[in-house]
Amino acid sequence: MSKTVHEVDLCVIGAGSAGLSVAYGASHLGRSVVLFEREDMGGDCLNTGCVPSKALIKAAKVAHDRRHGSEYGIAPVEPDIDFKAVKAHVQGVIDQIAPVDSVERYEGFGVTVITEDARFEDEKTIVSDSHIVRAKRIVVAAGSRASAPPIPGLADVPYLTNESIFQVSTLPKHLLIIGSGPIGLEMGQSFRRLGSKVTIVDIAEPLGRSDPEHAKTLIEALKSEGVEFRAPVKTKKVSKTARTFKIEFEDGEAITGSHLLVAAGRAPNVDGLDLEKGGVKYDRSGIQTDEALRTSNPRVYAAGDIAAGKGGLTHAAGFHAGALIKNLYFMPPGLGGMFAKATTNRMPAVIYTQPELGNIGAGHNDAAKTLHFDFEENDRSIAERDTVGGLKLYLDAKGKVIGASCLGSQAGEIINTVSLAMAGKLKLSQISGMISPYPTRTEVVKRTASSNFTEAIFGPKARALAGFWAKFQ
Ligand SMILES: Cc1cc2nc3c(=O)[nH]c(=O)nc-3n(C[C@H](O)[C@H](O)[C@H](O)COP(=O)(O)OP(=O)(O)OC[C@H]3O[C@@H](n4cnc5c(N)ncnc54)[C@H](O)[C@@H]3O)c2cc1C
Ligand SMILES: NC(=O)c1ccc[n+]([C@@H]2O[C@H](COP(=O)([O-])OP(=O)(O)OC[C@H]3O[C@@H](n4cnc5c(N)ncnc54)[C@H](O)[C@@H]3O)[C@@H](O)[C@H]2O)c1
Repeated sequence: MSKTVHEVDLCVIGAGSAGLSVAYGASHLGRSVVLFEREDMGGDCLNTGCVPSKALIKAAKVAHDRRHGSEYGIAPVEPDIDFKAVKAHVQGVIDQIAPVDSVERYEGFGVTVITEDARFEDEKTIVSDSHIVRAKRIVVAAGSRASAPPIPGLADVPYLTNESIFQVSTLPKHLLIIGSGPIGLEMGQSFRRLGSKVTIVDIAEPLGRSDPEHAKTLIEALKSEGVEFRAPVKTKKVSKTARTFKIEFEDGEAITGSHLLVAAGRAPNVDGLDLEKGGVKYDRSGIQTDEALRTSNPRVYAAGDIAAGKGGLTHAAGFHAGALIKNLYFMPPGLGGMFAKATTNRMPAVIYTQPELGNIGAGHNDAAKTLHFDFEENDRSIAERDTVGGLKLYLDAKGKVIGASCLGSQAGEIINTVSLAMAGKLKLSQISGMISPYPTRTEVVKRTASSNFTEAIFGPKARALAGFWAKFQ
């Protein structure tokens, strides 16, 4: 069969968060675009990542809230969990968003969408079973998948990943999870709340890179709901009998469960792309790129999870796409240093457990000074009896906000406000000058920033000055 030949401006491999955004931007600038997707449009985020996980988290929260009403005068009840209906809710949410990422919508933008597996033929040609695409520019946005840690026996057992966990036919009786990163914690709490017994295993201290106080409080909160942790622990072997998964530890102990979820990090989808033929350098961490996302082949760029050391989050993929559109069409990196950087020191990340844990920018170790304000002192939090956590703003020696950590309900929304302040390079005085509607949890942003000026506003000098002027009025 002869292949259809396309001569285009841009060829994008992968219709996930990164690839879709690049294709959208380029097509709206009138460029000719071919977009390859071998599985589902929308990639990981829509189909097996952010969207189903957040939908499941919501269902689990509804179940949890039913069990906890007495402090508000509402009698708690043990909810009936219809797991099939929970899964239908999750799928329904995916289905509702799917048209936004669909072949039809992108074809409406003028993008040629090819639903086939793509690979390099040479440095400027991408091929699939029935197409040949010669492109001036190529963006590889092929994403990542769950990686399997080198635990003896793991490869021989039918473990779950983010691709299969949302498809399990029945609610796991006892879900074992390897990995206490965002996936392990979000899924662990959700399945616990839906009625599973959950044990999370990690080789390292959970949330070891987060603010230690916030990390400890979150893990304690999960434990108080019955999520069990075995961490840090070295795993010796994984095995399976007819109905049971078994994890044996090096200390001689072992645990068994009905299901096993592996959430121990990601591996870039570099296999099968024939990157060597494209002159694109890569290693186990992904495709090597410079700050403009350009690879070792100057006409080829990488974006999203597959860009080594730069991906991992949907909004990072979106940030990459924004930078790429500038670099591809307005500020080519080859023309000097004006290109848009795809790296930033203010990338936020949020774990959507309850309480949520959000962070942005530098961590506690890099701060010259830390300001904090706890939800215990926030009226909305008190009114809702939801006072766990608070906000910490990390400052450099000049008092500039270089990062933040927030633990508590709506931490993601609160980090959003900090993100805006950092994007606008706002000074603490400007942040404390904002008027926050009362009573909101986000008021903590203003209150944390204002705490830097408490001494200046109410200290001895200010008191003396106020006393002096009072004499004349
Ligand atoms: C359970 C889970 C929850 C998550 N929750 C969040 C969250 O709450 N917030 C957040 O910011 N991030 C979250 N993430 C991370 C987020 O999903 C990813 O960072 C994001 O989806 C990466 O987008 P991408 O475009 O780089 O890759 P992907 O979405 O993986 O898209 C790559 C696409 O390329 C296709 N592809 C690969 N190879 C080829 C080929 N050779 N030919 C054609 N097509 C190909 C794939 O089929 C895929 O559709 C979560 C991830 C998981 C797993
Ligand atoms: N809310 C969010 O933004 C969100 C939610 C889910 C996933 N994600 C993204 O998806 C990606 C994957 O998340 P993840 O949780 O799988 O990965 P991760 O890399 O964040 O965490 C993996 C965990 O597995 C542990 N681990 C590694 N090897 C192990 C072993 N042999 N035995 C036991 N534990 C081991 C690590 O110590 C680590 O704690 C990340 O990029 C993350 O940012 C984001």
